[in-house]
This record gives sequence, C-alpha cells and structure tokens, in this order.
Amino acid sequence: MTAADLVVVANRLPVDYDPSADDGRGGWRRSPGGLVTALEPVLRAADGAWVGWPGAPDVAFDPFTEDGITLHPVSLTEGEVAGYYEGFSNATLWPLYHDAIVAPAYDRTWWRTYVAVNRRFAEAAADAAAPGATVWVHDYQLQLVPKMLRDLRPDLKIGFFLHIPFPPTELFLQLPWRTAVVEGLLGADLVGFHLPGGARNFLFLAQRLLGLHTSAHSDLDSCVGTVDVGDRRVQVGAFPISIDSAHFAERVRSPHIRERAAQVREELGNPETLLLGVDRLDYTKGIDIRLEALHELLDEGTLDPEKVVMVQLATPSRERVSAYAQLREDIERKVGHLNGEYGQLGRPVVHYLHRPVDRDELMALYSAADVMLVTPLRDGMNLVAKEYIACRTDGTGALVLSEFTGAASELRRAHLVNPHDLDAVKRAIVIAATEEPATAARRMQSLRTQVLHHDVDRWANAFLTDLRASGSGTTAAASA
Ligand SMILES: Nc1nc2c(ncn2[C@@H]2O[C@H](COP(=O)(O)OP(=O)(O)O)[C@@H](O)[C@H]2O)c(=O)[nH]1
Ligand SMILES: O=P(O)(O)OC[C@H]1O[C@H](O[C@H]2O[C@H](CO)[C@@H](O)[C@H](O)[C@H]2O)[C@H](O)[C@@H](O)[C@@H]1O
Repeated sequence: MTAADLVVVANRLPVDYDPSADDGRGGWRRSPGGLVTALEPVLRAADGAWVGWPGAPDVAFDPFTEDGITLHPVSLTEGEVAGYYEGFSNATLWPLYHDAIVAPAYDRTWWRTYVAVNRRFAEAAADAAAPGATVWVHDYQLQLVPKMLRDLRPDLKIGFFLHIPFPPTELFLQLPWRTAVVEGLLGADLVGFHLPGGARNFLFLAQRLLGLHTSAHSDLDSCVGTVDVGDRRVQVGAFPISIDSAHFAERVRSPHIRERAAQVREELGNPETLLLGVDRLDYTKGIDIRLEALHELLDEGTLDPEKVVMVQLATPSRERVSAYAQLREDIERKVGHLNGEYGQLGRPVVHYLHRPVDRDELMALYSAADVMLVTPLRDGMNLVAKEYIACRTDGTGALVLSEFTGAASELRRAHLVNPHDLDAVKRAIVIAATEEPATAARRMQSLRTQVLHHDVDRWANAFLTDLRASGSGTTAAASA
C-alpha cells in the first residue's frame, strides 16, 4: 500500500464493520454522524488515506481501498472500546465539552487506555503518511495524537480539528488531565474549532496551563490567534463545518425522492403541519424538549392532534454508555405518553424510528416536512439543520434552531430559540408552523444563500490552505 500525501485520522473509518450482518461473513456499513458525511468527499477527491477504528471490537484488517480512499483500520480490543471510546471519550470528554449536561466521570484507568489508544492511532498515521505529507487529525477522541505524531514524524504538516464545542475554561479546568490534553493538541501546526469562542478558550488555557506566549487576532478571518511552542508557532482558528450543499440540492430534485416525499405525507394522513426531528439518540440533542413542547401545545389546544404529525428519527448511538440507555427509556416513555393521549387507531401523533434510514429516505423526509426541529442543549455544529435547508429547493419550510448549536451563528434567520426556555420553544414552533408564506419564504431564501455558498469544500479548503501556510512567523525561542 503506497503512502499518501493527505491522511485523515479519525476515531471511525467512513465505514463500520458489522460482524452480525446476515450475509454470514459480516459486512461494512456507512458510519453514523456528521464527521463522516463531511470528510468523505474531501478525501476521495485527493486520493487520500483514512486511519480509523472499524467500529467493532477485536477485529483486525489489513489496509484496503474503498471508493478511492485507502482505509487503514486500527484494531481495538473489547476492553479498549470500553475504556477509550465508551469511557474516556463518551462518558468523560463528551459530557464535559457539552457543558456537563450529564456529569462527566473521571476515571484513571479510562485515561490510561485513552493514552495507549491515541498512541496506536499516531503510529498508524505515521505508517500511512508519505514524506512531508499533510495529516489531518479529527476530534475529541484523538487529542493526544498531534504531539505523539510530531514526535514520531517531525517532517509532517499536522492539523487538528475539533468537531464538538470546546468548553468554557472553568469547565475544562475540571479535567484532571487538562495539561496533557492541551499539550497534545499543541503538537499540531493548526488547531481548528467551529467557532471563535472555542478558539479563544483554547488560547487562554495554553497560556494559563503551560505559560506559553499567545497572541489573539481579530475574528475577521479564520485565524483567531497563535501559540508559541518552543521554536514553533501554532495557529489557532475557527472553521465552521458544512455539508455538500449542491449534492443535497440536486439529489432531492430526483423524481423518486419527490414522489417519496408526497407519499410520506399521504402515509401520515396528509397533516396540515408535519414536524420533523433527525438526530443520533443523544442527550445533547434536546429531543425530550421538543416532545415536551409538542405535548403542552396539544394539552392547551394550541395545536390540533387531527392536523399535526411529528416524525422523530433517533439513530441508535453509544448504547452501552449508561446515560444513553437512560435517555432512550425517557424518550420512548414520552413518545408513548403523547401517542397514548393524542393518537388515533392507526394514526399516532408521533412517529418514532429508532434505526437509521437510508439517505434518499432522509431527503424525502426533509422535503416533506413543514417544520424542522433542531433543539440541542449544546451542539458543535449540527449538520442536520443545514441539510434540511439545502433540501428546501422550492423555498418553503421553516427551521426551529437552538441558539446553542454552532449552526446558529451562521443561520441567523432561523427561528432561534433557547432550548432551556420551554415557552420560547413552544412559541417558535407555532410561529414556524403558521408564519405568513411570503415572510417564511424570505427567511428560507436567506438561509439557503448561506448554506449553498458555505459548503463542505469551502470548509475543507479553508482549513487545508491555512494548514499548508502554517509554520511561518518567528517565535522568540527561534530568534534567540
Ligand atoms: N442516512 C442517514 N443519516 C442520518 C440519519 N440520522 C442522522 N443522519 C446523518 O448524521 C449526520 C448527523 O450530523 P450532525 O447533525 O452534525 O450531528 P452528530 O450526529 O452529532 O454528528 C447528518 O449528516 C445526518 O444526515 C439516518 O437515519 N440516516
Ligand atoms: O462516532 P459516534 O460516537 O457514533 O458519533 C457520531 C459523531 O458524532 C459527533 O459529531 C460532531 O461532528 C459534526 C460534524 O462536525 C457536528 O456537526 C456535530 O455537532 C458534532 O456532534 C462527533 O464529533 C463525531 O466524532 C462522531 O463520529
């Protein structure tokens, strides 16, 4: 397998191995989540390599090529999945970085496994990269990889992008391993966040925890500041991720998706208002909030159960982490209450699917829905909001969007809400469902302009251009 000039390193490969697939040999399926959706086209265009976990424990594969990308699977044992993925990544870092919505657990054995697994990813990346290659490391699961990789391969350009929020400094400082995490990230030439606020938090911590010299720039371009680490100058920037907008806008116009969208409405009883939620089943996503809002609107008689239907897709996620198992029970109980009180025989008010649907079906749902509900308590970006907008090719539709998503900083003409304020969520749903069509169309037009002009290529090019230009500038240590 030849070494690549562009290497992505992410927790997951773009495909997951499922040993229980019913062809008897197991099989590969597309991985869940926005990170894969965003990066796959970028890497395919560059004939690059992708280093990641196959998504199942105790399986080992040699590198192979799929759809123009060379995949380098990193094996994890059952114990490593428990300590590194379910434990440190998703029961420590995920809740801590999402405003501690659920209490983060600080477990020393998880941390040790996180260090060991990060080292394995760094070694695999060092093997996959050609001399002088660009290596782009992704997300909270791999924050130690930049430094480990630099120690192994000082010839590489190394970028790091965090797909989830970088927390307020006082929350980050809870982390017993805070200094090692900041040092790990500073192994990169460029550290990127979705929003300038996350970048500024990181600059503060580099100064406070490591005593490093930092400088802050204006927010007018993607570079928010720099940190001097010995004779290296690390750039710190903000790069809001997006989607392949043109692909969504074009594909959703296919006759079979249009027909399916009409059929979906028909199957749902041709409601006056079709509300839609699409999320991994995650406690950050605020699925409970939108169900509570709908319940109260029906209780008060503001919405009529004969005229409104909600579809909630809730893709299974991190099911062995206890907060996720509890969330599933809570959501399913709420759906049951709503349907018990307001459904008719053969006609529930809430249609809830706890499984992924294929992409064409998802686009048909985006196309069919009158109001998209995106109500996270905290979300790095939220690509679903952008996908919905890209699919509204006829300029109709309305988006209720939490202020606490990264997307809210760009989609200013959505119906922005504070998800902690249930009355505000209820008001936003009603306004979105009833707004005068010309006003709604102007809103959607403005949202579409934003999403169609700021697509995933623009995001990746902005990051990679800044990464390739990084390393310039003289630090005090270098000029001494
Ligand atoms: N095909 C398919 N994609 C889904 C489904 N549910 C969510 N997704 C995709 O998963 C991604 C979710 O990204 P995002 O909203 O940023 O949230 P994340 O899950 O936290 O990464 C989007 O690209 C969605 O289209 C599903 O049921 N089917
Ligand atoms: O790999 P999983 O544990 O199954 O989780 C799926 C992905 O979820 C997270 O997505 C984030 O990235 C999106 C794209 O930047 C962003 O829009 C969203 O707000 C984030 O939550 C996670 O960051 C990925 O690593 C996971 O693969």
